[in-house]
Amino acid sequence: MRVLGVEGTAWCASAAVFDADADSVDIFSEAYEPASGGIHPREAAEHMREHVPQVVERALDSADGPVDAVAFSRGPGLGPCLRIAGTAARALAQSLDVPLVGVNHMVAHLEIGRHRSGFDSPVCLNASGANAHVLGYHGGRYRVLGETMDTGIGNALDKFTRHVGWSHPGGPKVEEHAKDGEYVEFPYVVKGMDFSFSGIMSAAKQAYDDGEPVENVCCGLQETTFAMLTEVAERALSLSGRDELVLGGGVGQNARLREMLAEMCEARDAKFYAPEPRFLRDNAGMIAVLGAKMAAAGDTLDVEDSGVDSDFRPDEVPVTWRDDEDLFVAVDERGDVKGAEATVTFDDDRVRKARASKPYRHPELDETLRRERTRQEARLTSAARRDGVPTPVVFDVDVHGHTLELERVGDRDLRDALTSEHVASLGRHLAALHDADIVHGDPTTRNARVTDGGRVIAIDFGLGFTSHEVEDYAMDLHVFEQSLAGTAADADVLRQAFEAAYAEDGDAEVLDRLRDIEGRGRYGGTVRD
Ligand SMILES: C[C@@H](O)[C@H](NC(=O)OP(=O)(O)OC[C@H]1O[C@@H](n2cnc3c(N)ncnc32)[C@H](O)[C@@H]1O)C(=O)O
Ligand SMILES: Nc1ncnc2c1ncn2[C@@H]1O[C@H](COP(=O)(O)OP(=O)(O)OP(=O)(O)O)[C@@H](O)[C@H]1O
Ligand SMILES: [Fe+2]
Repeated sequence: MRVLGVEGTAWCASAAVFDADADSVDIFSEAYEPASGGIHPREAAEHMREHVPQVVERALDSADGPVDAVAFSRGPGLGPCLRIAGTAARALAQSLDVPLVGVNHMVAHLEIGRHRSGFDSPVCLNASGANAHVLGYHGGRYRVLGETMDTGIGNALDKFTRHVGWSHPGGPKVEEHAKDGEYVEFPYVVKGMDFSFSGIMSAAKQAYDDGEPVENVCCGLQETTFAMLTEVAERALSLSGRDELVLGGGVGQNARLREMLAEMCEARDAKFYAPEPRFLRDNAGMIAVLGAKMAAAGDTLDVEDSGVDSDFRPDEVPVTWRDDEDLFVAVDERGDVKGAEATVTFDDDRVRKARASKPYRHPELDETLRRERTRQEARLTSAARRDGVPTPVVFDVDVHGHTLELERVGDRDLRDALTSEHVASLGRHLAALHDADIVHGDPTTRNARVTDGGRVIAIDFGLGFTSHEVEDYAMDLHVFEQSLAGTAADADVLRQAFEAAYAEDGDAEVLDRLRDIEGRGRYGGTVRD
């Protein structure tokens, strides 16, 4: 099979031919480079109008024979750009009289890595301009295991470089300057498996305005944001019990990010694959490759149903081209438990939790995170107990040795005892914590233990903090519901029980804010200010 791919979501007008029999991909691209500022949607659309027909012609000329299908990026992306590339693809499919395939651009960033690596069911980190998220295959869809709560990673870097007067795109310039810089500290924000960049970016602009050499700011920015992405990727591997990671997206061209991910994977005996740069940045090759898989599965579109979608989320896509097993595999929980962050060893009625050094992190950042999280965990585990929330007794804490000695609690993780009663208990515990101004920070189905008698005990307060903000409380609920969606078959029923229990003891405003968080459509691709 030979498939023509068409890409035009934002800056890259691209066409490619994928020859499935030869497994070869020829890509032809024209980049839009704004004269000043960031990407202007109207200029970008103009670029597509001019260049899409041209690259398509070059791609078709290069093909060794007729194409059997036309695949195009349906979204996410900038509406005006999507519409122009979509119209071109429709017209082509009709004139060539071949099927039309509508591809989700973010799923294509993932699938190209899976295709080129030969991995079965990898976790995928997409680090692109408008997005940043971790995906895993589960129950016939790609689930969003973690994501940015504000901008994409590339857009965040680009915003900083605009502030210092550098031309778009800024990512490569940050990489160049960081090589001569020294690490400076910026806020590190990971909540469960989600993360946010806006606080870091304000701090980076401020540091620059205050006279910090730009090289140092670039170095601190990379070390901080990439460590966040790597940590979340590691958590996703740990949670899913998988040992394969692929990288996608334009920021994946950054050597420091790839180095960190490779080191993280090596340390946990996982395999890591990053496609070559031409497949990382936006390109039609990835659209053609996924288009071929979809076409082979009969997943094609009628022209009248082929509208574009600028907010097209990866988890909306029915994965028709795979029929293999789920992402999540049973994790053997006997003996020592190696969590994403720490190793937990059991000794009768006690557990010892040691936060190991992460070689991928800058040593200063590594030391700060291990020390602060150990300190916070000890402090908040005890504070929560005092406020009536069941948590382990803290027997000992060694902040400089990054270890805790805790009471051994529960008979199994909540993940292995997911009933409405148990999640309702956790909902009540979170309401009580929030009432005491404590945010858990990472309330997943693995961070609560259940006794044979049905008692639920909260553990792992390492990402916790104190706060009066409704937003922070709502994020706790969001993190829990995300972990339910990732692990439970009947997530809806459990979510209702969880929310009903929270509503009884907690603040209605927090549940309202939760709805708000869910509705924020962070895959917009259109957010390019
Ligand atoms: C929806 C779609 O339009 C969008 N595309 C997109 O963001 O283009 P992509 O090619 O995946 O990524 C571009 C981003 O990648 C950054 N970038 C490129 N090279 C980089 C480098 N060496 N280091 C860091 N960032 C880099 C750029 O600064 C820019 O922000 C997306 O995939 O989210
Ligand atoms: N006090 C405890 N009593 C019984 N089991 C525990 C206790 N603390 C931790 N465990 C077990 O060890 C596992 C890992 O612990 P914990 O979540 O604290 O480590 P972690 O490395 O921070 O994990 P992650 O980052 O993956 O959430 C838990 O899921 C639980 O099964
Ligand atoms: Fe992209």
